[in-house]
Amino acid sequence: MKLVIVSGTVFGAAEDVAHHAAQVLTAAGLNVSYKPRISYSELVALEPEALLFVTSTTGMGELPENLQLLVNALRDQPPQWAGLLGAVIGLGDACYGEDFCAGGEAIRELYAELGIVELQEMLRLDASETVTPESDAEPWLAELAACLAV
Ligand SMILES: Cc1cc2nc3c(=O)[nH]c(=O)nc-3n(C[C@H](O)[C@H](O)[C@H](O)COP(=O)(O)O)c2cc1C
Repeated sequence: MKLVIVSGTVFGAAEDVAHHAAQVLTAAGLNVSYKPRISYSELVALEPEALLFVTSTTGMGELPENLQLLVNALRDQPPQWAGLLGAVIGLGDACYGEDFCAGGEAIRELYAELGIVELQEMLRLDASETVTPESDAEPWLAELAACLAV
């Protein structure tokens, strides 16, 4: 099972979580690719069997710029990804109310449009509650590893 991790970040926290996820999931025996700021063509060329997007939210509920470009490209030229397995980790701040983790929600919408099947509920990491998002993600990552190993 080839899992590709994609991250979207402004200040680097989502990238740190993505790096940690790559380590944890590789140690769990999965074939993981992670390249920060991957382009559309690089991503499609990897021929993923499963996708993990790790993204923060910026502005008022927007995706970080690097992911906006990638998501627009995936919408303009949708790859044949129907039936692919997917999961999302959203980083945000609950102080933003309705826009909490809206970037992650935007990726869930993209998954639905492309026919990607979400494996488990999106993990929401709240910067107003924790300063250790990498280790907070570990139980959720263990669940994901178990789903993908089947
Ligand atoms: C200017 C700005 C706008 C933000 N807007 C949102 C938002 O709309 N919703 C949300 O949940 N978090 C929002 N956040 C919080 C960030 O998503 C959160 O701090 C996250 O951990 C940052 O991750 P990053 O370092 O990968 O960018 C915002 C933070 C900043 C500085």
